[in-house]
Amino acid sequence: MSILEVRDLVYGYDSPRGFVPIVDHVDLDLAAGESLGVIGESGSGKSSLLYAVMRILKRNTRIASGSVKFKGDDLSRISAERLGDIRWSGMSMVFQGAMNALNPIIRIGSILGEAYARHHPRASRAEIRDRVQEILDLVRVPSHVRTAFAHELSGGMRQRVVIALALICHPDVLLADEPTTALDVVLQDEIMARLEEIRAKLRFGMILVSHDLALIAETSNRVMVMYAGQIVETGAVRDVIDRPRHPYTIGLLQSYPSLQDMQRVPISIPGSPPTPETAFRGCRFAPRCPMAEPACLDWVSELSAVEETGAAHKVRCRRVDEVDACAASLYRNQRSDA
Ligand SMILES: Nc1ncnc2c1ncn2[C@@H]1O[C@H](COP(=O)(O)OP(=O)(O)OP(=O)(O)O)[C@@H](O)[C@H]1O
Repeated sequence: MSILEVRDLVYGYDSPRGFVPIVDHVDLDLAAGESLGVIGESGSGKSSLLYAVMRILKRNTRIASGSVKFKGDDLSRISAERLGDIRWSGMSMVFQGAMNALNPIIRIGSILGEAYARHHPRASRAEIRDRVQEILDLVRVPSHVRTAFAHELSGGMRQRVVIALALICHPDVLLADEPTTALDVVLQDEIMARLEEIRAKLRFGMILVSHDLALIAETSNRVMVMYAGQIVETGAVRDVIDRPRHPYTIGLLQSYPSLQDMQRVPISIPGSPPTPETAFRGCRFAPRCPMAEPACLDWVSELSAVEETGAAHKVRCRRVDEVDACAASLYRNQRSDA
């Protein structure tokens, strides 16, 4: 049973040439306590998907069609007041770069306390204070930080505060947009390990957007690969990472160095991702795909189930049946230094 159910979501903006989709017909399900990773190159629409799910719309954008249901409530049909309740206490978000956006003139304890009080108007001062302390303990922030200002904290500490802020109202779902990218690798590992520990304890579901495939492999049950606003492959992490069936997923995987195979030279996928205003024809990845044939440019693309791995593993590729046999040699002539 899904706690979050997204169907055929189309999100984008109006331009002089018509509506431009940034997120294009995306379906997504998240079960209670489950972790879903979203991966793709910069500009593939990962952050926009989270914004659309939360219905935090930038001024020029709109949801053109589709639905987002949270615990059965269709977010497009509920009152603004109910939507406000669901945000943060039902479904909360760690925004990309949020650690640099903490209010510099309010003490950390007050930032957290205000967020809690907004959703618990009847909470006493003592209850608010206890909840702030509880959440700071959970993310392992020392007590003295309550009276500090954001600029007095290290990056790692600020990021913990941001995570505390997103979790203070006990959400059922956390949307985390690159929660550790601004930090060094050691801190990234430490914070993600802590987040996973808290998730195991509080059992909230999570959608984690990241460029870091290793992080997704470690933390997620399922993964969704996005390209040009569409899902191109989705399934259990093990199926997608061990036996990817979309040439784009294979390229992404091969662009990382491998600890298992030190001889393998990382590749870079030729070309660059398209912008949403591109006039797409057929498969969107075809212009960069080493397996593309002329017919791929006329193919009405759709996600279909991979026979061997079952209905949960889906791929959007006209030549899906041939990908497995070609995987090892697909990008053979591409080198990261090319
Ligand atoms: N409000 C907007 N108006 C116009 N274009 C937008 C808007 N928001 C996003 N875009 C464009 O939509 C595309 C997807 O953006 P988005 O930030 O969702 O990608 P992303 O996959 O999260 O990238 P990154 O990994 O760099 O954060 C980009 O080309 C971006 O420039």
